[in-house]
Amino acid sequence: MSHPLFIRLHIRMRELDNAINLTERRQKFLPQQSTIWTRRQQAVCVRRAYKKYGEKKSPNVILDGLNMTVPKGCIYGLLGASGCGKTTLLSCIVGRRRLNAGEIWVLGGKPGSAGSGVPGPRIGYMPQEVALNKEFTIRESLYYFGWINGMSTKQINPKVDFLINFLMLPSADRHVKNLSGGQQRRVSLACALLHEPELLILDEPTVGVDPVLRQSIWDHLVKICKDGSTTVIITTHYIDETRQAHMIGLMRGGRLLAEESPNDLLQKYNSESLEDVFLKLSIIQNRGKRRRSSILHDVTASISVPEIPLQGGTINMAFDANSEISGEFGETIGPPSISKRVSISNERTVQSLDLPPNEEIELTLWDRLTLFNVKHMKALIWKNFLWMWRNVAVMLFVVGLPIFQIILFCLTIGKDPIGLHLAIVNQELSGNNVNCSYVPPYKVLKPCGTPANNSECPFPEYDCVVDMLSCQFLESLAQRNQKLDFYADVEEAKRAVRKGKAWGVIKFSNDFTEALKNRSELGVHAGEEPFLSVLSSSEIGVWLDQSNQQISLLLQRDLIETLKVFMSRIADACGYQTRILDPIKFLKPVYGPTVPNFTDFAAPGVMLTIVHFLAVALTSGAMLIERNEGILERSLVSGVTGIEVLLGHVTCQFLVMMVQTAAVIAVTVLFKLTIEGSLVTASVLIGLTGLCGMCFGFVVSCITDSERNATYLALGSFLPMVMLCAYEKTLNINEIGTISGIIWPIEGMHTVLKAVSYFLPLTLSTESLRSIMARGWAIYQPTVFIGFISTLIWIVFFLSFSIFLIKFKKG
Ligand SMILES: Nc1ncnc2c1ncn2[C@@H]1O[C@H](COP(=O)(O)OP(=O)(O)OP(=O)(O)O)[C@@H](O)[C@H]1O
Repeated sequence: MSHPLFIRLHIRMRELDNAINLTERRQKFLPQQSTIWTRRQQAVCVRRAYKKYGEKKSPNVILDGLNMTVPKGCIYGLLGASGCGKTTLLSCIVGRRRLNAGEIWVLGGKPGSAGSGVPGPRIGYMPQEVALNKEFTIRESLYYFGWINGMSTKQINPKVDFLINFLMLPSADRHVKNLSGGQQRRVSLACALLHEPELLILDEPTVGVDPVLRQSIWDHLVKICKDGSTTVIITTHYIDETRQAHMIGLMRGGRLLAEESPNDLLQKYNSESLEDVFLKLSIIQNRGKRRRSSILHDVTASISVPEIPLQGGTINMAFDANSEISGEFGETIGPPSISKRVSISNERTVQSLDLPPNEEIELTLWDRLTLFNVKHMKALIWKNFLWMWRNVAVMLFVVGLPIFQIILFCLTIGKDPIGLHLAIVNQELSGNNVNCSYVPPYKVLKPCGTPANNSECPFPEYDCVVDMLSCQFLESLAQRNQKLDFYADVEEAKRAVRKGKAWGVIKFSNDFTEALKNRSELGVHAGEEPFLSVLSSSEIGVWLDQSNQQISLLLQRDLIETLKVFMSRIADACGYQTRILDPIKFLKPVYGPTVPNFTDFAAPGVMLTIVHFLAVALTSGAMLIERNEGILERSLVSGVTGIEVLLGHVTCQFLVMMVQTAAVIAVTVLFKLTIEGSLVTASVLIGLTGLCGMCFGFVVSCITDSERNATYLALGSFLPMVMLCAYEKTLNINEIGTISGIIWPIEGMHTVLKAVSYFLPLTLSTESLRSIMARGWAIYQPTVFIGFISTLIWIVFFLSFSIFLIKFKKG
């Protein structure tokens, strides 16, 4: 402790220790009117700020009891090495991050508190990243930030010209993406300067700016601070340019090593450059010569510090009498503008000060209840539409993709497979009748003149033909559009199946026709001795490749249907009642077509799934782009609220959703899918499902940090939801209901998963849409309106959750 200043401090500390008894000391730590008074006087006042990132076990402490005082009307240069926490501190000041401990006062209020105006237009914030929509022009960027800061277009226009000239920017109609990095940063600076805020916070505004322009930016800052109405906090890596600042704060190790005017620092450290000062202070810090601020305050309170002369007057800085000293080392911590000696024993003087008028803006009940600011909404909606317009290809893709997918679905899914190869072994064939080239008719006209037919044959009579029944059967089978390949024996046919050349083997015995005839004549006696062989010979043997369940089920269905047709033709030809063969009669269906098709069944689920998940992708993508490019952060600092951002996106994307829904319905009509119910009801439900997807997209974008994670989350939720939401349960009075899904009937689902599927967003809406389309049910049917209610509940849930995340997921 060889430095004379340290020795002085030491002696003074001892004196004070004797002079102040314990009670007085305790009193000092109680909240005092003077403390609040002082804090409100500053443009920014940070006290004992503590901020960490990471987990409790291994926290990354960024601010470690930092104190900072920025008097009104001053230019404050915040210096520190890369990664020391400058940006973190600034984002806490603008109310975008929360401290873990400590206090921040900005322009007389606490950031984020109701009526403080912070975040809001009182602040102009230029973040480190460009934070501009790259597709916008310079003018459009300025319009957006001007509008959200409460300016009218009339007020903005002249400013645009001024800023373009002043910052040496190219034409206002140039797109930001076509500007150089340095030019983009200047546009970003222009957006912060535009509305002439009370407090300008500029995070490295002069990076990539040529020295002449850098000087003119500094000149401008000095000019706007001259009358004391504007305060500037600026971070920069060019330490020497901060010589023009009124005060600089040197940040290291989570604290300010010093907070002084540049000249004072140079003098006190007997240095030529600020870099040198920083170096010396860092060495002192490394040597562990720390002083706790609270003790040091007692000492420094009585130190007289010269006033800093400013152009146009002195800085309006009040001394905080409650031991909050900015700066780690005693010799640098006295607030510079105190022109009189202030001692802690001088309590009466401080206490007698009246609190200044509260700077917080009084909020009426209406202000508190209003969900959004009309000007903000106008600007946000304009910005979102402009973004869509500038990204027309993306938007066409977004609208076109569901249409394309539904067309693909209609063309590819649900139709019966045809042209399936079957290996036929027909032992009945003989002589010239190769591969059933001759198929006898089922009946022949009796010749005229026979006892049964009179000479003119006015009432022709027929004889039924019971010959080559195997070929008659195969002819019916071929009419179902399957391909029949003939093989000499069963082994060869099976080999063809094993080689994947056929889906199954069908075998007829050499006396198939005779045996079938006998079987029908013998009736119930066909299974008795000595006719046992009749049964086996009249059977059609079938070996199927069952590796593909869908195809084997279809072939089984085709064989049964062929048998029915074949039997009824014989019965018809021979004059039997065909009904005796088939005791089941399928009458006109209550709902749906006579021949049900998978396309009709799956379409509602597929449509909703596509619309829902595209909306998730679109919204989360748009939000993440906005967030990761810093535009969201910047808008929020300008006073736009999370709710307004969400509503802005909801409004614009809902319009996209409407176009999408109309297109999806048009495709459905075009492909003649069954739509028994109201198109309007179906459209509203599809639109709401899209909205629900959008809101889920908001949640995804709030939870995740990158597009990649958002994609994982969206995909991760997509597949289980498609499996589980494939749920249909008719809510009729008896609760018997049909249960089926998009992919698989729910009866096959695990009991627990059945219950889970109830609570997923697409389950009840799919059932609702299916009921509208296939059953023609109206909105008042429970199944239909429950689908609507479920979707609305999910929308409210996702929206509230994302608002909650936006509000509370800070820092
Ligand atoms: N969201 C975050 N989560 C975890 N760590 C973070 C986060 N943001 C910043 N950090 C860490 O906090 C430290 C301070 O970062 P900050 O951006 O505040 O530094 P800085 O002084 O502004 O640096 P630079 O001058 O390079 O911009 C860095 O080590 C950074 O990695």
